[in-house]
Amino acid sequence: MSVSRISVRNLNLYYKEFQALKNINMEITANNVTALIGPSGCGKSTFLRTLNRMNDLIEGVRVEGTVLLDGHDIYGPDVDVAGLRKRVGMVFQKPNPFPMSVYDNVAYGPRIHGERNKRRLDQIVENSLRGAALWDEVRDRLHKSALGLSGGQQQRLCIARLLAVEPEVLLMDEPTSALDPMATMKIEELLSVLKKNYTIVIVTHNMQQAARVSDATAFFLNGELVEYGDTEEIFTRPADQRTEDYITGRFG
Ligand SMILES: Nc1ncnc2c1ncn2[C@@H]1O[C@H](COP(=O)(O)OP(=O)(O)OP(=O)(O)O)[C@@H](O)[C@H]1O
Repeated sequence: MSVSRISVRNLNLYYKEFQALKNINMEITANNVTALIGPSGCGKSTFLRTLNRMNDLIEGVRVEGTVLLDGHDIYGPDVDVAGLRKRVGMVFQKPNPFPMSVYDNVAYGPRIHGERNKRRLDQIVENSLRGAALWDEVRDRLHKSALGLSGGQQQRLCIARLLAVEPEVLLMDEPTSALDPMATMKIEELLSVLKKNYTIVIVTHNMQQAARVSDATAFFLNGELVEYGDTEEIFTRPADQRTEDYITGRFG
């Protein structure tokens, strides 16, 4: 049975006077990969950032409406935003490992949260790297700089760094756009494994990628959610002409 993890209700977002998201309503299902697609500037990244309040960091942003995570409004008055971002972690377009060792990258979050026990940290680092399908490639170079890894390895390291703080939801903003096809394939394979334990929302420009990796697809246009449903439906029988035009490459 599909369980709604995140409920977005009547969500509007403004950058000063400019309205970037217009009355978005959406239920995001647990243990699914949900893809956000649409042409450049339609609001995909903005929407993704509303799910862990990353937009709070941008000056002049105003959000209206509600985003419920397991029934609790993440924009409520007494929400611990740092705690929210631990539960709802984010991976960015360009891999951004810290300039430190592979081990220290992964141990960084748990250490910040107070973990000092060497044996437990070793275990967390190993489990997280295994979870990100990177362990076998880095087990012999844990104490070397993360900046020496390939782009694809760096991106999986960033995923491992997230997993180390035990998130529940993973937000990914075009995580493979800077990677070659092989590295992209590894991340895509990883998504299908990770979704067993996490709820994943991914922004992608790549239509084939959305079709390959996601269970549900949301098509955005000019800040509106035009169509949202099962990926197979959206790609084979879109209900809206604009969705069809976009996925068949007529614009965007
Ligand atoms: N910090 C900001 N200040 C003002 N306007 C912004 C800001 N960030 C985004 N916008 C505007 O909001 C709209 C949506 O941008 P957003 O980056 O969410 O789109 P997107 O669909 O993710 O685009 P892309 O695929 O190019 O990354 C665009 O018109 C953009 O110019």
